Amino acid sequence: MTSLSAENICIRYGGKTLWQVDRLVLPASRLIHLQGANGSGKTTLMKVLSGLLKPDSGKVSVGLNALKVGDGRVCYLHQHPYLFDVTVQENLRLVLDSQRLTKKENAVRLEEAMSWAGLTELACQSARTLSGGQRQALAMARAWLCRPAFWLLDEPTASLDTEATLRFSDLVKQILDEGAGVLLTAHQSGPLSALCHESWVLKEGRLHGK
Ligand SMILES: Nc1ncnc2c1ncn2[C@@H]1O[C@H](COP(=O)(O)OP(=O)(O)OP(=O)(O)O)[C@@H](O)[C@H]1O
Repeated sequence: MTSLSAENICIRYGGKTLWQVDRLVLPASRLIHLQGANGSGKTTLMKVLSGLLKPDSGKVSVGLNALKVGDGRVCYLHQHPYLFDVTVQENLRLVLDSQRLTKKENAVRLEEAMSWAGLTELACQSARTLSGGQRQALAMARAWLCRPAFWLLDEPTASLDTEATLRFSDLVKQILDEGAGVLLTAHQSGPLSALCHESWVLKEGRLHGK
């Protein structure tokens, strides 16, 4: 099965090395909890693994191929996802529009994604008016339309209450069951910790436990 891997990656800011990772592998169907103190470089690592940030050295691969930015195989989700100022269904439709589907397929995929994320009743609500948990669900549904093989979830539950965190955990469980690999940062992992297969810790510029 395909994995997301990196070799000899390193990030330097202002002449100082933030971290250096000789090798890491995120396998399919695994949830890895990425831990580390504030400022240890977790977000930076996720940005490198998703291709949003180019490392100062090293390479990131999906399976045997170099990571290709924009091909949708790796998805990075921020704690405060950016949503367009339109309705829930229009936010999803914007993704579907790039997929060259028939009108019918488009409608089916849209319904499917809203139902998957529990958003059906909010279809016509403006994304601007959604709660934190609903915003995360919409961001997940939008990403799910592209079926990424790897999800990098950066503090997704930081501002969610227990109920919303449980709903979010359900979505994570489903993407794991569908075969995706997930890397998660969460200072309080709560119910998500029950899904974690292992932990990596970024400390003093090194990644431990991988
Ligand atoms: N573009 C940049 N230029 C200089 N320094 C940066 C840049 N981006 C990030 N940093 C620094 O790199 C360090 C790691 O930041 P990062 O956001 O990756 O940490 P983190 O482990 O995710 O922290 P937190 O747990 O607080 O979210 C911080 O000290 C940050 O200020």
